Amino acid sequence: MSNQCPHLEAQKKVPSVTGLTSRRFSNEHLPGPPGHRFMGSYPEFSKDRNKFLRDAVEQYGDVCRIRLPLRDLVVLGNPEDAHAAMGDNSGDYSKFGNYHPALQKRQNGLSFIEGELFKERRRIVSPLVTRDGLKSTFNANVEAYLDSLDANIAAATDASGVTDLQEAIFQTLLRGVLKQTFTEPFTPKEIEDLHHGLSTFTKFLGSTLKIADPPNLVHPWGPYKIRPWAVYTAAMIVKDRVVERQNSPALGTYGDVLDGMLAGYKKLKTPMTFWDLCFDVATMTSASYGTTAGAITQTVVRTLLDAEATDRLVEECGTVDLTQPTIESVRSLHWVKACFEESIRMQGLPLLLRFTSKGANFQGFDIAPNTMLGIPISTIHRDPRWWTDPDKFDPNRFYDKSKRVDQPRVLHYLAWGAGPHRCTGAQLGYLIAPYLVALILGQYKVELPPNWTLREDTGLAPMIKGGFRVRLTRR
Ligand code: HEM
Repeated sequence: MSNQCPHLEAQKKVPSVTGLTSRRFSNEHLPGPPGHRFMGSYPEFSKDRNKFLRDAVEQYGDVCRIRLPLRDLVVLGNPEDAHAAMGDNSGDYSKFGNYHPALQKRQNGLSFIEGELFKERRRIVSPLVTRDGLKSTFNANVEAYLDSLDANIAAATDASGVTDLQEAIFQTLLRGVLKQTFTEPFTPKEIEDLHHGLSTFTKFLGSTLKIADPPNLVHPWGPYKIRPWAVYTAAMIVKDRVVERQNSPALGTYGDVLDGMLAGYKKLKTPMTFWDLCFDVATMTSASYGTTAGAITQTVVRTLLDAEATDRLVEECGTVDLTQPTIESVRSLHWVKACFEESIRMQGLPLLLRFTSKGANFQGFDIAPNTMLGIPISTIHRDPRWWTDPDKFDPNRFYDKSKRVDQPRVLHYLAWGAGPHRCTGAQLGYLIAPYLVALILGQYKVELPPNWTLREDTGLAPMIKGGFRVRLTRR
């Protein structure tokens, strides 16, 4: 089998005027909102992506076309279609591959490739955070959380005693991710640059993927300031660490993710460039950071809004020694895990994208090659056809198999994606996220401001708008 990505062929066949291999008019036959002449439905879509997508699927059906500037989006609202597109192993539906020809020519990172090339690379990175690597990455995170959580909470607390818990969670997670990947400590300045660089990168990536608006460069939002130059600084920090490790006599003795990647990539049949290697190291770092920190914040917030769920969670936390956790003891926190799973069902991730390289057919509709497909994760997660009372936070959906009203969930639950690009770090995420939730809620009483309501900021890492500002007291 060829090592080339199948979508390269499709790109050659499709004339591109805009550079976006745009097929603006090729899916005209699909139902969907009419939109405006040039902007299509962008103004309404960007106002509230999740509401817009839910309404569109309800009104126009499971395959509908959303007109957007430059390139339309074809939404697949049925979980079976979503799995067909995401589960494809041949590369007929690429993740980013033919998004932009410039990316394809210059970028060969893990998430941009398909087919054999992708499988070979994925076989190397997966075990670093699953089987053999699970214990060491879990331990690295635990150490970092125990070392830094209290200090990060103190640093995120203002003079009036109000803590931005979201900021403290992101800072704590970052230390865990850095430890699992690079082992050796970073200076506070490097950590700050990495925090801003990775947050900015995640924001930009989210907007490219239609998940979020482009970051506001004039009035950067809240403490997560958007600093484009920080992306370059963060990239240079990662690059320097890779070079240092390559030249280190201790290479291979750290047992961290970087060691594993350097050793594994040496054995690749298809060699990769140094920059692709750095890009993959950065992907493993940033993919592990924002999504997990966002999911932890969501779990803390959504659980706290339900007093009964909180009491039960705190009680369960008392059954394990949180200062000396093991994989088994964290796995025994079934209620914490259920709160986490339910929270990431409810969090507002609007879309995951795939691009067709050949034509496709969903629900009897023909779809053109080079179409941008959108899997509306939050719409599927809140669709009353698959979920009973979908807008209700109910961890029991994930707790007691015999009491589950939503069956079969495996198709309808897409919080980790599906198919070959399904989250590489899901096993690790299932450990470190419930653990940090338990550490926070098990050790601290959290007082929400009166009448506080949750306002989400959609993105690759769905966050709380304006931070999560609360009062904390030690239990
Ligand atoms: C609660 C935490 C997390 C959530 C909700 C989450 C969610 C996701 C989702 C939905 C995708 C699929 C994107 C797509 O199909 O287009 C993904 C991909 C990915 N995730 Fe996670 N993730 C989490 C934690 C982690 C962790 C801890 C790692 C550790 C390394 C990680 C590494 C990755 C990587 C490398 C990919 C890209 C896979 C590929 O393109 O083949 N994630 N994640």
